[in-house]
Amino acid sequence: MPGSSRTYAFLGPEGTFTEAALLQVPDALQAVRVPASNVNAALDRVRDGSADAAMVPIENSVEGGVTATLDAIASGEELRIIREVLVPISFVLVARPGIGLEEVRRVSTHGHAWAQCRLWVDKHIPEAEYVPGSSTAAAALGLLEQDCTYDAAICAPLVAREHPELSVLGEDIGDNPGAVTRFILVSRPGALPARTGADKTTVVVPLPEDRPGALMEILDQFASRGVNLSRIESRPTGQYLGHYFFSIDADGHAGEARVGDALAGLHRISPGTRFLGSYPRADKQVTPVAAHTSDAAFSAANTWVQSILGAESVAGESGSEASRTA
Ligand SMILES: O=C(O)C(=O)Cc1ccccc1
Repeated sequence: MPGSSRTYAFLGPEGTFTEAALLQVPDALQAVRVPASNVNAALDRVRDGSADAAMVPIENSVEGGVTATLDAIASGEELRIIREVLVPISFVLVARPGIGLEEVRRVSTHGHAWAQCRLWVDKHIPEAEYVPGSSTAAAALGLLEQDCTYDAAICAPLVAREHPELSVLGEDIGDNPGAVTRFILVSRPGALPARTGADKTTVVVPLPEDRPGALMEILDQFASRGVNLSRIESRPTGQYLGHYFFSIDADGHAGEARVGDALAGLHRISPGTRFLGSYPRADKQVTPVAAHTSDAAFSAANTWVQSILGAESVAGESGSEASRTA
């Protein structure tokens, strides 16, 4: 709509990797961008309508799933993923001026950043104590406060460049040079993004209890329809010990027959299944579809079944069950 500006929340403050992900969304460049102090606060802004969408981290190639995000989108008012963004990650260690590496005792950063710099920390500052931070940028900016209780922070190189008052004590300190984090743009439920042929579908499936083979049945809904999975992780529901849900990414779009059919199967097995969206893959890799799981094959199969039921309804016109339900 001309004249109306969209509002995007993100895990802030300015300078987080999440902000870098948001800046890859062309729309967001002209939009109002609102930093939030944690993932839940960013998603709450979408739920209460004060933001149209929120960018949050969901998965890292080294450290795995961002549990705060996986849990926050799995329950509460429904949300939808409408886009994913990949950001290559590299880290620096910054400190207040005058502090040398040998003086660093306490280091703050986001938990995922700390976990990705273990080898460097063990080698260069083995005695350092970890102080959890809400984000990498928040930890770095905290160093500029009078009453800061730590000596250094791990953050993005951009934050160090924008704050020359911080001194860089280590560059490229990540254990894995190819680390990539995946971020998701989340909105309230609405029209699904259009099919592109290179899409991903995310669902949350509570594991039915006391049912041997339940996980196998869940996986079979995808396997038997030729749907590939790119991520599956279990998380405790938090209700009681031993109660889990699975967070699953599958290749394909809910509008494709094989994916829609798999979703219907999941709902039969686990009626609490939550659809979290179908959206274009960031790497644009087209999903290969075998002929027997194509939309055309599903449509031909349905037509065949309908033709059988049609023939039965003619035969049973005198009022059989088949003629009433066909
Ligand atoms: O804290 C940040 O900068 C974030 O955006 C979260 C995060 C932390 C570490 C790796 C990737 C994303």
